[in-house]
Amino acid sequence: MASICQVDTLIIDVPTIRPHILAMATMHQQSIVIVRLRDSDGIEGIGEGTTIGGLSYGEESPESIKLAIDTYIAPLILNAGTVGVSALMRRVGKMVRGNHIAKCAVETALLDLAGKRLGVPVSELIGGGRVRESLPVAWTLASGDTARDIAEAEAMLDQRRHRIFKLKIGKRAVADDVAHVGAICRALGDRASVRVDVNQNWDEAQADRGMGMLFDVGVDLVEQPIARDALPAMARLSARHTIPLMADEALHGPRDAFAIAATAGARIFAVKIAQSGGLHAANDVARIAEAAGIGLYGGTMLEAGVGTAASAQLFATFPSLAWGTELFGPLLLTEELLAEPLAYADFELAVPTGPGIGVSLDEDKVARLRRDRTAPILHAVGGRA
Ligand SMILES: O=C(O)C[C@H]1C=CC(=O)O1
Ligand SMILES: [Mn+2]
Repeated sequence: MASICQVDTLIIDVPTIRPHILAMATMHQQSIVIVRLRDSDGIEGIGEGTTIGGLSYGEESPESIKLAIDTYIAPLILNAGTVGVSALMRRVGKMVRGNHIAKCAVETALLDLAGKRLGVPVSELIGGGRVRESLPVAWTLASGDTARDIAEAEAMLDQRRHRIFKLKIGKRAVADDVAHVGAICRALGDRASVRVDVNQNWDEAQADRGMGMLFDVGVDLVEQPIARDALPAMARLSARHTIPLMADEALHGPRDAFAIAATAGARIFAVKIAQSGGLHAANDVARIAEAAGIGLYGGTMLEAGVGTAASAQLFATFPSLAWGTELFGPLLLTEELLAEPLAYADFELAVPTGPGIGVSLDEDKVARLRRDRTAPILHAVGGRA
């Protein structure tokens, strides 16, 4: 039986097409951790572990993801067989606590390799298999400027690329944020769904005020308005407001999902493969939501093409996906890292159909952009074409 004989990790830094302003950080670049596995037959599996804004979003950084894989996870999977991914990741879970993004990168690479060996997409190796070939995709408006955000949304509607918009708020006073959001809702009318993400930056009183005001201006949902561990307050807000609260940072896997569902803390879950600790864990999160009558949304850590393709493979297995996805990560970057870019058309992302996660890296780009490169640095001027 084939076994894993090589584990390699690297970090790639890629500028964003514009500053991406979140409540806790302004992103000018994204740092992508790639993991590559090779088995004894020479078959390769790739995975991605990516976070947002260094250490400002969560407890893992690009550097810690790489270190966790190199030092602690790689020795546990070297020489392991290339099938039985779920059982292998359970063993890893016993030896490595937390580090969900690192685990997700490794599990993705294992699933990619297994899918390639079996000649099937990863969507056939998880859940009940693929039930959809494309996924609705939201775009995040986060330039910090109302007129620029409206122009960006109009361009996306014209191109038929996105008609769901997520606005990043929580940095300014509640009334100022609501004025910004309300202007965008008025400009887009019923041509788009507008949602907001506060990234935990309100307290309960601000959230109470904000959620009422956002409902009045026509916002469809409010994502993680308060601290991720404030479950009783999330339950109170969910009970008090008609506008649905979506859990994001509060969801670090099935146990959190169960706790939120049991206390009615959210009406929608943003399911993220990285935050959940991998595709199988994220699938468990989705199953708990379904059993509890909680709506599903396919979230992102603003991954590049590899992590986005892996997420798409999982979300394509969800029988219901009422709130769509936000798998636009590669479109926020100035450089395409895939040999063949993901296909976005008619407001949807086509789920890759090839074996494994269905994508491969552009090796020249990787060599040129990797942080530890030895090749000369060539910077493109301006944004993405
Ligand atoms: O959901 C988050 O908090 C992170 C991310 C997803 C889209 C985006 O713009 O930021
Ligand atoms: Mn979020």
